[in-house]
Amino acid sequence: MSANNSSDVVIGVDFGTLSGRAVVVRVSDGAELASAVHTFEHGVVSTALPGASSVVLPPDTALQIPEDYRAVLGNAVPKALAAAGVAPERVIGIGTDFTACTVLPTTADGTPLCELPEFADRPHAYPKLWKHHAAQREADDINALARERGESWLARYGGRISAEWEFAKGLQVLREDPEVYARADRWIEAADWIVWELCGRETRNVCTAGYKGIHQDGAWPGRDYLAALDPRFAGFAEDKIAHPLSQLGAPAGRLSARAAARTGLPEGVTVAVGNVDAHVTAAAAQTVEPGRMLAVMGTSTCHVMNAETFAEVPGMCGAVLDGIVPGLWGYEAGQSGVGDIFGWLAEGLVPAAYQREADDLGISVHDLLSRKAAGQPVGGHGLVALDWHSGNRSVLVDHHLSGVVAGLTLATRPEEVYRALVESTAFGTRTILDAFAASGVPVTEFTVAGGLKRNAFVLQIYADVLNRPLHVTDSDQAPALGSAIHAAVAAGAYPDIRTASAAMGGATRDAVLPDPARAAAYDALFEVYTDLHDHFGRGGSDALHRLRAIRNESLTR
Ligand SMILES: Nc1ncnc2c1ncn2[C@@H]1O[C@H](COP(=O)(O)OP(=O)(O)O)[C@@H](O)[C@H]1O
Ligand SMILES: O=C(CO)[C@@H](O)[C@@H](O)COP(=O)(O)O
Repeated sequence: MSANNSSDVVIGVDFGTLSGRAVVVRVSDGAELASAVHTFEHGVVSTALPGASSVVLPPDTALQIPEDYRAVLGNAVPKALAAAGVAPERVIGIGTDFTACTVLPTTADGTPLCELPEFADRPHAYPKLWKHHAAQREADDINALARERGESWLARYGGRISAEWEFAKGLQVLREDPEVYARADRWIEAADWIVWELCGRETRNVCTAGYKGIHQDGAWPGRDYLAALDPRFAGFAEDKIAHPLSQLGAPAGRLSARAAARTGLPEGVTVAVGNVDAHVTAAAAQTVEPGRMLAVMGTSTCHVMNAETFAEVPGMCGAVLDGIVPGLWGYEAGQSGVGDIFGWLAEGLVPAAYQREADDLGISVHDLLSRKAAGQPVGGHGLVALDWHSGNRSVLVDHHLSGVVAGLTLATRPEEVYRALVESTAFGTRTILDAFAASGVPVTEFTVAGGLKRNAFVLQIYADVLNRPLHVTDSDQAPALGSAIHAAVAAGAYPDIRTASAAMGGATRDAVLPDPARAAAYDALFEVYTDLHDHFGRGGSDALHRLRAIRNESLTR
């Protein structure tokens, strides 16, 4: 079937780190008719549980509250629909995407354990957000044992799985709160849990199962391997995760009466299979064809790209067959901190005078710092930073690493540090692209989506550091548009994601071009970055690990 009724619309809902956004999209051409955002009341829970709990959360904890997710369905969806002036009857499908490896324990009927009164003050009963980085020890153990036993799946994850993924977080729950672990009938990605909320039945999508759930070649890690990690962990995959997998773009079910009442959509509307915020964006950015890398640049950056074949790229997050669209190998790599790192400086560390100046100009501190730094010659600040404030996802896969700024003097200005931080994230991306090229998976095109695409200064630095043109997605809410595209496919309006992407997605080609002189100048700085990267990240010095251990010991003493 092809796009037929010109008045049909679909809803896409993107669940981000701090908020959820719903967009109403015309099926025939992908036009975004209206959108609405709902901010999570509790945001990221990292110091204390909400309510009267006196439980103090350990460092690197990042939890969320499931009711905040439901509130997006109950607020953003009806608001977007009303703003579009669209009658609910015109909606033929709803699709969702979520931050990935945001994972929670539930009962057999999908009730989050943190909503059971007896578990309300137990941190491990809450959803662990993607950037919960407190399971590095567990990831280290998982990797060491997998290497020792020659587990074949390890190569699909570039040789290391991350502390962010489902297994490391699950093992942390077992070790630190075995009672919560035992009570968890299901251990489920929020991407699949929200679909359960919408259509009242559990489904598991191939994308999160593959990238975050170590599902490869039709199987999860075996019982033997899990038992060798910890005998109590033997049934983790079989008992708490295993479920038939659903292909992306397929229908997961139909909107339940309860979800219809919450969203204002008609009962029975098609609900698409869940998906990851980054991977779903490929449909909106028209980057589903092989070799087109998409960087979704926001709080963090996710790099996703399709290829015809599998190759082991050291330090990638993973390669999954059907992981972005059915029939192709989807690759993912990423940087755990990007906008977060810029925000660390802009929102917490600049002098009050900068805040006043930004207020007077009516711009954000980010934009003020960008403006002040934009005119500098490459290397004029004498700085090189390492972009590891939130650990390193690719290519080192180590969340015990931390940020570094080298070259500071008494003359260094805040905007110069800001520039060095932006450059460090661009160098991190270049390191990832080099790893893909060296592994025989060349990146032929580079497209940018996400909130950072609005900062022209950031984009120019990326074009110069990568020395290649950037294509930029047209939509300002590309993940939500991607979810809407998946909804259109699930509802039968298009035969597959590739066709729907061509009709409903869009990007401006060559939107930012590199400057040859600046690109050449960046080569010298990139060499310094690589020196520091390898020194602190590949065994030259274990100073950063020692500092992390000292911090953790001091805080838990
Ligand atoms: N003008 C700006 N320039 C650069 N970074 C920014 C700017 N404004 C906000 N940020 C950073 O962008 C990130 C938010 O990105 P966004 O794409 O909106 O969110 P998310 O990744 O959670 O979907 C924050 O980490 C913030 O510090
Ligand atoms: O982990 C993944 C993808 O694997 C992302 O969901 C995660 O980095 C969050 O992305 P955002 O920066 O909040 O858009």
